[in-house]
Amino acid sequence: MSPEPLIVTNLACQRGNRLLFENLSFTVNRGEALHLEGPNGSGKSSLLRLLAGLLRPTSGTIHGGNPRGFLGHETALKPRMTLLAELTHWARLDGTTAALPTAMAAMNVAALADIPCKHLSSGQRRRAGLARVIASSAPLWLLDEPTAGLDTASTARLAAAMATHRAAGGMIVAAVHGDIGLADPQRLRLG
Ligand SMILES: Nc1ncnc2c1ncn2[C@@H]1O[C@H](COP(=O)(O)OP(=O)(O)OP(=O)(O)O)[C@@H](O)[C@H]1O
Repeated sequence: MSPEPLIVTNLACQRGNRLLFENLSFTVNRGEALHLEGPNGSGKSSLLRLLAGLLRPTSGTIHGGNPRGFLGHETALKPRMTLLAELTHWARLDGTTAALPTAMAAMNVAALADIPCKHLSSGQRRRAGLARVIASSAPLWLLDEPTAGLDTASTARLAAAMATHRAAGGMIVAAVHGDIGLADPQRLRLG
């Protein structure tokens, strides 16, 4: 993996009438992770959505780190489809299904493959969302509270997957309130 680094320059974000942040600049190089922290409402999710291209910045630029895999608060899974059908659908949209079996094993969702998504628990949905990001082979992972609802074993699996990703040159930006097992991250505090 030899992705371009993520380079953010003088980024500002206004939502409604509120300026969440301005003059935000940082770089995430190959193999690095950035831990976003700050109180509720400080703009962590908004920054991740800007990086994912789901929001437009008020000003500033975002370069590199393409393509980018995004895990938001919700995992979009059609209720009547099986998990395997949904993850296959997303992997095709993301460009390849080659890494899907490994990704499903990494987040321990292979045994859930034939279950309709409406029957998945919240933690299982979270694991499925993470499997999607892993399967996408995107060099940059954008993770919003990725351990929310995860049990201890799944949190450890995610930590291992993040370490493997970084060892291969991947990059991670994660919004988190606690520790998610990211080794030696850069830290950026909002608010
Ligand atoms: N669609 C929207 N329109 C206007 N304001 C919004 C919108 N979505 C979010 N906001 C506001 O933007 C601010 C930042 O929200 P954001 O979700 O980015 O914060 P956060 O740091 O991720 O919070 P948390 O720790 O609670 O997840 C909040 O004040 C929120 O109410």
